Amino acid sequence: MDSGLCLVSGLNHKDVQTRFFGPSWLQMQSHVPMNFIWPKECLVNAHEELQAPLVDLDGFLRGDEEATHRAAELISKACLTHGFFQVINHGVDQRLIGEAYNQMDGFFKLPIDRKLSVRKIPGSMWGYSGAHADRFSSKLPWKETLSFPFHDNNSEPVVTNYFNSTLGKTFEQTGVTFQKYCEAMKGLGMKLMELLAISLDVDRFHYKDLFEDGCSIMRCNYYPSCQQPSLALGTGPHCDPTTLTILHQDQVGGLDVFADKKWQTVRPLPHALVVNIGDTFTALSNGRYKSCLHRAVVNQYKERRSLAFFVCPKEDKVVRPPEDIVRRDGTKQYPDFTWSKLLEFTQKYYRADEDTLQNFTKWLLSSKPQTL
Ligand SMILES: C=C1C[C@]23C[C@H]1CC[C@H]2[C@]1(C)CCC[C@@](C)(C(=O)O)[C@H]1[C@@H]3C(=O)O
Ligand SMILES: O=C(O)CCC(=O)C(=O)O
Ligand SMILES: [Fe+2]
Repeated sequence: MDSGLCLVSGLNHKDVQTRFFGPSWLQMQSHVPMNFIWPKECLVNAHEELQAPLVDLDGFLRGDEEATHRAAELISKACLTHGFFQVINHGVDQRLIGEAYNQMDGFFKLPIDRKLSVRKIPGSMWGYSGAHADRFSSKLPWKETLSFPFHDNNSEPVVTNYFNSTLGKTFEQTGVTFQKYCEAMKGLGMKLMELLAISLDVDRFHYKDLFEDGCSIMRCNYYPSCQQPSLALGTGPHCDPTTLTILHQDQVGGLDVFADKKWQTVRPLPHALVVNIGDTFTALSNGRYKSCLHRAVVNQYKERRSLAFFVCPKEDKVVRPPEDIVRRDGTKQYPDFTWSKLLEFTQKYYRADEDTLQNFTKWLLSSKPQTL
């Protein structure tokens, strides 16, 4: 029977996720359940395609100083306005990207109870989530996610170990693939930190040194097709609270960026990687580089997938802009904070959106004196 605009209530978190992501229950409804419907202001259509710079990294990666300067110029222009650009000739093997999608598909096609066996527990970032139905009760994102940590601070293959310890031997290859994928993302992330420093005219290795021992977040996004895509959102409007996001989207399309006062679509380019500035880098640039406001829309016909790698510093690292920039600007835009504090804010007190950084600043300054 058509459940109509049902409000799924009275079910516990596991039942809600089982209900939503059981045998395509969601798609069997002729109407999107009420708690998946977003406010009209979040649903304004994008009518244009974003003309974002395509930064060719080839020359920079080969050490060509002129090409490096050209790339830094393009990045600076993009980050001063909307915090978004795409990179090509990035050095990440296309076959590895393709294999990451294949392995991700193997997970999301599992029966719901198998996916829920690795569900995120409250307070942890790691594991499976269906629509974040265990965290939120309205504006539910039309997506399933699998998130896991990556760092290379010791010789342990942390991603391979994650998959072996949670999903077991049958997913060992998935863990090996994503171990390699995250290593490639980390390597590219460190090169991008150099370019960002050059573009801001600070010491080339300043940011890179901040992130070498960081613990980053890998997130696989799976967006089922949706019977009423004009009412739902795969991921609502937000700025990533993290530092730098390196994302690959499949060929379906659905990533929108808010630029020039309107939503604009990001055309999928199979050989490109999307790069967007997050809140933490806005603070690290003393407010110069804009944290990119973006969202993911869904469609009626085809599921969509994306691979998001969120570069983060070590949790206890103090986030503050280089002295050079503060001196040039004459004042510091944000209080010093640690990534663990901002992460805690987004996981316990505040759902990340376009205003996270300013609300975090208020929360931080209003709570007891910080012992960083
Ligand atoms: C630190 C993080 C929180 C989120 C995952 C990473 C970086 C992006 C954040 C997120 C995707 C922003 C939109 C809201 C959110 C709740 C989501 O839709 O998943 C955010 C993630 C999260 O809190 O799990
Ligand atoms: O799927 C996408 O294109 C965007 C996902 C995203 O913004 C996120 O996971 O933070
Ligand atoms: Fe995002």
